[in-house]
Amino acid sequence: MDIIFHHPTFNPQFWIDGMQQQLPGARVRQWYPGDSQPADYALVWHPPVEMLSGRETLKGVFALGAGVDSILSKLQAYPDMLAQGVPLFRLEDTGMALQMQEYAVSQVLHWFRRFDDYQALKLQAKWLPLEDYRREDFTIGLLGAGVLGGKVAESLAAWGFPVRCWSRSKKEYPGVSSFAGAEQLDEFLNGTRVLINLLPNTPQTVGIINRQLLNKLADEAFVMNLARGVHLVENDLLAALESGKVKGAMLDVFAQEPLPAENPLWKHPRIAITPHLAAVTRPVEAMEYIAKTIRQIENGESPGGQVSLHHGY
Ligand SMILES: NC(=O)C1=CN([C@@H]2O[C@H](COP(=O)(O)OP(=O)(O)OC[C@H]3O[C@@H](n4cnc5c(N)ncnc54)[C@H](O)[C@@H]3O)[C@@H](O)[C@H]2O)C=CC1
Ligand SMILES: O=C(O)C(=O)CO
Repeated sequence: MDIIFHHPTFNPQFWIDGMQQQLPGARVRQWYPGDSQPADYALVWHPPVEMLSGRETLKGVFALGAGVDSILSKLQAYPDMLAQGVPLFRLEDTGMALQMQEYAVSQVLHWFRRFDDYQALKLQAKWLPLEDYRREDFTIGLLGAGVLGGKVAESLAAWGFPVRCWSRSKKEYPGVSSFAGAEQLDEFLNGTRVLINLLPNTPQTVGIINRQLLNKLADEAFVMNLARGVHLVENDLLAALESGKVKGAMLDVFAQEPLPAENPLWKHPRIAITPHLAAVTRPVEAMEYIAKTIRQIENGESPGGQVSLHHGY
């Protein structure tokens, strides 16, 4: 079996050795421009079009991350990039859910215990106990409740917060109420105090966190964007912070990355920023997962993790 690998920043030798260890007998190589030797599987992130196009014998392409928007947008521009019927897989969890839980839980607790307010008071040398927030006024809403959103919802429910989620179809996570589809979006937003976004980037979700949506949240809401920058209309968030509708935001992803130094989000005192690292690919877990999926394909089984080209995620 031949496996080709391309990633703009990952250490190729580490992955080649790791995949060979996972799949003894496999020949794994780093793809290079001009390499059109046969391949059964491709492991990719931001793949050059020529790496995949014309490869009709591929049995699977593996995105080395959870979101496949960059691959699908390339596929839209170059429809022949992936031969008909070649399945595209993505990483499901492989250590990312725990990272998302750490990120979301720590920030929700930070807001709930009013640490930003106390920091502002500290800067004025003011000793002033504030009124506690009550859990019943701190409903958390997950936009997107798949592999990552579902795990984040569960971990926040375990902290005793009222938690709800919104997705394409109804979910059953312990302690989490579920809303589904466009027709239930308003009901989901009504009373949501902390909005956490873990939707995929699709034509239906671009710009979803906009003025209209923010206005439907509870007053003094908090917003956490952990999915993709294109989900958020940055100027609408700034306006909602200005009006007081939104009290604080934590952003990990941006329409333009790296976020340009002149972007006003940097300077806003009530916006916290991290550089797109809420959850990163854990190579060992990812390789185990990919190898397991390859074994399932080789055994004629139907593995999970296949991207729906129709739904776009
Ligand atoms: N900031 C970071 O470091 C990272 C960000 N991500 C982002 O997180 C996203 C989510 O990842 P997973 O949970 O693994 O995806 P997933 O595919 O398991 O879950 C997606 C969820 O969104 C819902 N959804 C999709 N389209 C919808 C629509 N039109 N209306 C309502 N609900 C809709 C689905 O029903 C599902 O609940 C990824 O697509 C990626 O963009 C992923 C990993 C790291
Ligand atoms: O896996 C993804 O989709 C990411 O955004 C990685 O940071």
